[in-house]
Amino acid sequence: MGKQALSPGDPTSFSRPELVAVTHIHLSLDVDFKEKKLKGKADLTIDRRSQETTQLVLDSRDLSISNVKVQSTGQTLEYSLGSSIGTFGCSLTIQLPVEVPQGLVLSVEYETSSSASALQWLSAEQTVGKQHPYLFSQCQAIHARSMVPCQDTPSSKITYSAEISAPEALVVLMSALQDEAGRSLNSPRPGTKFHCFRQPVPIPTYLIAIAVGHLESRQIGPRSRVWSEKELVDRAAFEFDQTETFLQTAEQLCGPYVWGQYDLLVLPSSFPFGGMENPCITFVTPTLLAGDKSLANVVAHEIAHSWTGNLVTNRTFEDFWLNEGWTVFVERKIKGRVQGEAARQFCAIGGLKELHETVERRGSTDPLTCLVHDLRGVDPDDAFSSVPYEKGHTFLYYLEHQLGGPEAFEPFMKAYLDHFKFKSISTEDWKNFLYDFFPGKHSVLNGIDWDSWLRKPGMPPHIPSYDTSYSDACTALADRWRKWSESPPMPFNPADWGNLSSEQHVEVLAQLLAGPALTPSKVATLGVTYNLASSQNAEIRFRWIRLGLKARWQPAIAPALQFVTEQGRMKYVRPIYRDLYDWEEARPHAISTYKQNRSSMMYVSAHTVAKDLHLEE
Ligand SMILES: CC/C=C\C/C=C\C[C@@H](O)/C=C/C=C/C=C\[C@@H](O)CCCC(=O)O
Ligand SMILES: [Zn+2]
Repeated sequence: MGKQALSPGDPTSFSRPELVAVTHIHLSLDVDFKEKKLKGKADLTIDRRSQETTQLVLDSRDLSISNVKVQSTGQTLEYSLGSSIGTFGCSLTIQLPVEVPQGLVLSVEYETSSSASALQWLSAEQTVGKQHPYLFSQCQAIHARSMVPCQDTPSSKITYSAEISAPEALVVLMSALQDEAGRSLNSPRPGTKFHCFRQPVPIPTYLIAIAVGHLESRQIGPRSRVWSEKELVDRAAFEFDQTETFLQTAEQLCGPYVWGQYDLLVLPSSFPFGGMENPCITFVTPTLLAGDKSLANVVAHEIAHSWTGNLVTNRTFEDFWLNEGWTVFVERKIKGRVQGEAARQFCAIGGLKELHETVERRGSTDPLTCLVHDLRGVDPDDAFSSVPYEKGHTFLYYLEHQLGGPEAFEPFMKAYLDHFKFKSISTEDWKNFLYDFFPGKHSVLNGIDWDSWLRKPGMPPHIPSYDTSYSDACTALADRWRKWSESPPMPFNPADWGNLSSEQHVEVLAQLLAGPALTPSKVATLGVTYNLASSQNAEIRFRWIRLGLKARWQPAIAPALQFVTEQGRMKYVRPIYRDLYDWEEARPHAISTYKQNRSSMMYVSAHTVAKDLHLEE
């Protein structure tokens, strides 16, 4: 597509909210598991901001539009679908009626495609319980347009409500508050029932979410339940029992929690991300169920998004670091409050390693290793990496230090969130507010190398020296393994491992992975000594498998193929598939396994792994 922006306001959206904006969407949809489609209508409340404009432009991807009407009069409106542009879908242009009163509602009757990129439809056999089908969505970054005709750009925010009919045995959850008062008078199809929702806080469309399945819940706090299939729900309630503590800590740091409910939904294992910050109900992967709460930092991350990303939102995904860098920063602030500053800095050390690996893999001149992106002609899914997260976090940590430490920076953070709440902003907006907030520190701010931090590729221009008190023991053990000549007697024992926490185990393996390849025999000894092959901790299993692949240790291939088959979290499957592909002997196994698994992978996982395996360009 070349470096072509789809619209002046957002390179990844056809819509023009600056001319005519959708301010509210009401969804009346039936969940048809037989055809794997959502069918019904979207009622769009519009606000014309430019009086000469006669068209409403929406984003659409593989939607079948039946008709468009003025809701109040039934007047049919002309509409046209533009030509489809790759993964961006196409424009849906609606001719407005002559009169466009404030609050006019247009009804778009439509159905989704059975291959909608935002949705995964699972058969009963693909679920844990094997009795009922399952549906869930993942809209970030630009997949909402395959689920709803909308202005699919974070530069514009909407409230939404919904009335969903689904098989009566199933539970429907959405990124909104349950609203029984919203029930309409129509009777649903036989064997189905209605579920009503309302989201009164304005959100970007990427935060519209739905899940439908045979689900149970457990109360885990005064404003929180955890939902999943019944087989997982008690494990999940245990794993995430710090949720209210995280919420209260985040409120102290960031201000009031405006969303009311904070639930968690544990998705099927094909869910492509660790978590997704859908308002009122964070979606999480079951790979967080480590059994020792050691991976609950992802919940802290998603809770932090209730402010950074969901309340104050990147205007386009070119400023994605405003969502993710700030969220990692707040996530680790929560860690610091709950477990101490040394624990916060230990997590930052781990994050820096992930950033370093990303920059090494992409190349230090790759424009997508810049903090602020140019996404003209770029599918956000292809641009996604740890850079906005970890380079963004590093920048904010550096700024905090430069501006006087937490005592000065935390009040700025709270004021920033309050000032821009419910809005969508750019990096420039953020930087201007930073200058305004620190009138006496402009000499410090003018001394910041803004261009290198924001627009230069590669590693950050400054790497903080973090407190290593939690990582020193990890470094010592990793160094001993790296330096061991492998001559007997073997100098290691399980106590080396038993004296460290799960998070420190991850760090030991991460340090070994960051260094030169170990010998196959050393990897084998490491695995036996610490019983790594049977670890239930996904972060440990992931790095253990990669260590074996890097060492060209044959017995690592089978567990690698099993791991990428058992779950579809891209953080794990993409690096492992790439490692298998890079090992010529393992490559055919990777490709055949992918082809077997593709149909049970979520769109974004299947799409990105296909590129990693050079099966798609
Ligand atoms: C820099 C690229 C610009 C925009 C990309 C935006 C979205 C990419 C799309 O693929 C969705 C990403 C969703 C991520 C959700 C959760 C992550 O915060 C965690 C991912 C890592 C993990 O699995 O823990
Ligand atoms: Zn995030």
